[in-house]
Amino acid sequence: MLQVNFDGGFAEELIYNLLQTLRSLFGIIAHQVGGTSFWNLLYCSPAKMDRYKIIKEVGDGTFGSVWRAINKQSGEVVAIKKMKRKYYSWEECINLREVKSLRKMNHPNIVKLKEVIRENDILYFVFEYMECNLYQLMKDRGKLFSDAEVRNWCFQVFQALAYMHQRGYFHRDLKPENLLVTKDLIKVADFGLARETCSQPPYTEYVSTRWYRAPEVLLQSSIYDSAVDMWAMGAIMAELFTLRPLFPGSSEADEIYKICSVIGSPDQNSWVQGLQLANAIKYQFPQFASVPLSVLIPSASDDAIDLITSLCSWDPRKRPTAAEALQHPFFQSCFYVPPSLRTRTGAPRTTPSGVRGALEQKSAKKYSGTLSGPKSASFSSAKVHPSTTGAQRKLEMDNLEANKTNKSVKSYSKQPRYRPPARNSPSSIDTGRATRVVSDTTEKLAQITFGSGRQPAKQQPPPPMKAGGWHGHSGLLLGRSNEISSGRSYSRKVVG
Ligand SMILES: Nc1ncnc2c1ncn2[C@@H]1O[C@H](COP(=O)(O)OP(=O)(O)OP(=O)(O)O)[C@@H](O)[C@H]1O
Repeated sequence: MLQVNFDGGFAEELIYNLLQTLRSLFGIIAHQVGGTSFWNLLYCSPAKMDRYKIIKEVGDGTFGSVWRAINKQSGEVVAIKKMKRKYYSWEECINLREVKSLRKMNHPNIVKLKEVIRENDILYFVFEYMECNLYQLMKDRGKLFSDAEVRNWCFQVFQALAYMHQRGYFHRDLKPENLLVTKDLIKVADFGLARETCSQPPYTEYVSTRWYRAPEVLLQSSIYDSAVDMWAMGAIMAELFTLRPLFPGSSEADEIYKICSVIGSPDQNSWVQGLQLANAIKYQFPQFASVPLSVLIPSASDDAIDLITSLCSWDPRKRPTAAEALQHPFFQSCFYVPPSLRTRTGAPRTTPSGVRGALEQKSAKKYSGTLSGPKSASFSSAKVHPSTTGAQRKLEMDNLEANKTNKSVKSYSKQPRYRPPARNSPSSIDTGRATRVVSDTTEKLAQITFGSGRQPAKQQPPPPMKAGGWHGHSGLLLGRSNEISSGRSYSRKVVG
């Protein structure tokens, strides 16, 4: 039996290397980061997966299915991710990006990997359990989230990102499904794609979910960095306000098209490198003027709009870093309580405020929790549904595509409250998750631009807003009311 324990904490590379040696000597792999006892590192559980009672499936992703389970000894509820492919050696497991990156991270807003078990060539990750993901919350939501709720979540996620980016990692696949929520606590999950910033570009393959994919990645830049996470956060923030994806492209080319139609086409001023990237792959941007995000996201405050606007900048260098985002006025009312204060009874929420908190965060070595000022709604009543990532959302996409062909404009009232087109369509050009090679996509983008019959809009004015729907845009239709009107018509037709 082979088992790796992760109780979180600081990386002990020395111990790790020693363990690697011991493993080869004794045929044991045991590895722990900042754990409780050195001897624990060599711990070999006699019971392995028997120690867990499996309750039910809570998610089905591309690489693994996730199950709610209970540790029979401790009674602790955990999430166990059972990987779909087989692992015939520990070498393979230990080298997985998910393991490599998670073992180096200990933050209250990053989902904790508790242990790794390999049994019968099947690999299991045991994580702390979270009630649901952000996508599920949005899907089941009857009314819009408040500014305070969005603020609370984003503040925490930006803290996780600041921590992660500072340590030289970026996530690369941020999306609502990878943000796990328990009550008002949110954690970043799924580090399957996390990459060390010091790892050497060019990055020739990229896997991420299209709707949150940064333009530089869409345009096949081989050098990108943590700014891709900031772009994704801009898109996610907008979606939290509207309950609709901001850039729901149905292909990579359509993704760029959607982005252009919202933030306006890039030019020499906004992103000269982008023009070069496009030129290199013979891609021609459709010409759009930008639409004020305040029009598309009417329920968001001015501060929120300002932050989303800067996050969704064409030029990665113009996007704020996570640490900078934490200092944005949108988070002015947020509080970061350092661990030293939090351990005392009734840890005050009064100090320090967002900016100070963010600054303190830089110096803090370890975190024991995060809080934000405005009390957000409790989600304890939120239903837990199996995630609709992967296959299920692919089905949604397939349905959407089928519907699109038959009928371009659908009545929103006839649709479920939250049914955006799915992200992952393995049958399409862009699988959204499958590993792709640069040249493939380059060719496809070029083909689509010049050969698909799509007419790039020539300095088109933004499509008019209509009461009840903005036909031609990606589908942001929400009025100022916090309630979602059921009478709106909603166009799913992708322009072009
Ligand atoms: N710790 C957890 N607690 C509760 N649910 C979880 C946990 N981890 C994952 N899940 C659920 O399982 C789903 C899939 O998990 P995950 O994203 O890790 O798998 P994946 O195969 O990498 O998926 P993807 O297709 O997004 O890459 C998540 O969206 C979430 O709903």
